[in-house]
Amino acid sequence: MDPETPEHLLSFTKMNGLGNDYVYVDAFKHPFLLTMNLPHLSIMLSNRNFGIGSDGLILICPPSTVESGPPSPPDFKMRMFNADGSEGEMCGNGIRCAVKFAVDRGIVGRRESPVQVETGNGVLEVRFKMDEMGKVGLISVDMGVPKLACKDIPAVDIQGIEKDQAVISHPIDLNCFGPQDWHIKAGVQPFMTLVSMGNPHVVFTCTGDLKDIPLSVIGPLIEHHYWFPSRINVHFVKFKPFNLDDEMSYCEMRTWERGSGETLACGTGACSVAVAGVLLGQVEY
Ligand SMILES: N[C@@H](CCC[C@H](N)C(=O)O)C(=O)O
Repeated sequence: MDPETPEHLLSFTKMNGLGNDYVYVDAFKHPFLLTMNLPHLSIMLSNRNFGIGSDGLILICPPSTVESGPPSPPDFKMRMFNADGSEGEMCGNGIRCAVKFAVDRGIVGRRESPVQVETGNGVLEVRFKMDEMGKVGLISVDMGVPKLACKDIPAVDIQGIEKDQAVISHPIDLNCFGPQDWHIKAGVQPFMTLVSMGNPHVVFTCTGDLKDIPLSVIGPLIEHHYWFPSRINVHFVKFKPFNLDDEMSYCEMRTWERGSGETLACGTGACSVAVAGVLLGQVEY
């Protein structure tokens, strides 16, 4: 960001993590941002025709002050708003970009890895390395412990499931989500697994081509299903058979994000898919 920008003008940076793109703004420098209608701002800025165009808006803010808390406060707070203006608890791709943004602007010192970032899913630790050009290179995030209980997703009214129980490979009638037989071509399996990475995710496994999922039709219907009172991020995944010569497990996924629609990647979603892969015995770990 240009340090010369007058304080009454809002400067922004557009960044993406694997194509999951957000508009980043510095609320340390522009404290007036915190007095604005942020959902509305996110809707305006994210618009790909009339705005900047993005999957949402991310604010780098001063951390919350807590009366009695950890000995040292987090370095900054990240707030993320989806393209529809709703606020998400966490953003895996966003937090990596947010740390680069904060280091590049001196909000966090260049040698201060690990960085503590306050999010809607608590304070998360982010580590970064500087590359040979002296720029922020590889960034890794401790994404925290996944939660599986229905009450933590949250999910309600799923037949036979109590609020403290996990929903792992739970049988469902896929026709309840959309037009008859939408799932046949892609081989979507009639089971769902729910994972919270601070934000809610539902994972479906598939045997066919993920391109054959009518995601723009089915995504919103699942996102807004009454089982999910806070709505949900939706992932279709195809696990590759594990080969003993491989060093790791592989999968392909397509994501419908709560509040933003289909995105090119989703960090919390990738973690929820990895968790589901382990629970379903599809991933070697
Ligand atoms: N793209 C993100 C997740 C963003 C928030 C999500 N749409 C939600 O509302 O929970 C990621 O990389 O994790």
